[in-house]
Amino acid sequence: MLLDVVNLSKRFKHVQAVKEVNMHIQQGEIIGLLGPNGAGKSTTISMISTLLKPTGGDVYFNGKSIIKDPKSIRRKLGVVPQEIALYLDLTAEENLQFFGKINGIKGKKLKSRIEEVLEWIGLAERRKDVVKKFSGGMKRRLNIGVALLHEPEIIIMDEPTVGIDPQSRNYILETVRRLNQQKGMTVLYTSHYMEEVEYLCDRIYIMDQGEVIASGTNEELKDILSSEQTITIQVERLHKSFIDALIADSALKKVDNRDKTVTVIAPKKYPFFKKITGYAEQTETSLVSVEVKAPTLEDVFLHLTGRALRD
Ligand SMILES: Nc1ncnc2c1ncn2[C@@H]1O[C@H](COP(=O)(O)OP(=O)(O)OP(=O)(O)O)[C@@H](O)[C@H]1O
Repeated sequence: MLLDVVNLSKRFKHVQAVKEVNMHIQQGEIIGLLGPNGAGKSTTISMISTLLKPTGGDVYFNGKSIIKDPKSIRRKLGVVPQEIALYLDLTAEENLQFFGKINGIKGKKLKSRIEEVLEWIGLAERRKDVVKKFSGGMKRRLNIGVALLHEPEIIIMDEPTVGIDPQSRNYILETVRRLNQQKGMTVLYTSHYMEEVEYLCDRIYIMDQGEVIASGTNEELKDILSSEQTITIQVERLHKSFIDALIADSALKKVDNRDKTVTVIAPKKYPFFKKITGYAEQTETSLVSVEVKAPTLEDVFLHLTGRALRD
């Protein structure tokens, strides 16, 4: 294993932010860390990146404890933080020069690294522009570039697509893919967007309230729901009595509602159409549509926690 996270825990004064997290990452894998805001993803990766000291457990990089030997991982690790960490008055190239130098890269080596990185992040043509002129997506790309300068073996990305436009988001996802496929880069990617994690990752760890509540490949996670079906009900106007009727039905596992859409998880053999139209009639709710869909990671999360991933 390239990286073994063993019983990793972090307690802030009153908050147990991370509880005995275990993760195992092989060289060349793209691993997703999925969870809602506050699940403990940032705290976990800050500990892996040696920026934050664990209160329990350890992380082993190539078998070596990062608590005992933080340097061994720092050199091999590229971290893309959630916050943009760039000098806005410097150009893209000057930022790369600055961060390269503080990472101990100099002269010809630095020059060639900057060339390569600018190509990877698609900013070669904008190298002379000051960063304050960049869009949010371009700043994120440059942030990724900074993390790639010292040729890390593993790159850790903390929600790199939050708050940027869809086109930049796709560019970032494709860059992560290419880095993995063409350079064999190992990636730990945190997100609360299940579609991203589903698209990118070989394996996924789902975190909630500081704990890993499930892990596996996409398919393995969805198999958790193999004996169940997810039903999405759209109504014209949502009455509380309709939700109450669904909650009172003991065959229905979880009920989640947003606006005019209600999601329930039911056993495969549940006669959902008859039942749901019955509840709608009783509560004078007009149904717009009732749909059974293939389970998503969002449904897995709902099933495991009773809450939606994006509360
Ligand atoms: N320095 C700190 N002091 C006290 N509590 C903290 C600190 N940092 C994080 N926490 C708490 O630990 C929990 C986990 O936070 P963390 O930022 O790791 O979650 P996250 O999954 O990364 O969420 P987000 O997507 O919002 O960053 C939260 O309850 C948070 O309030």
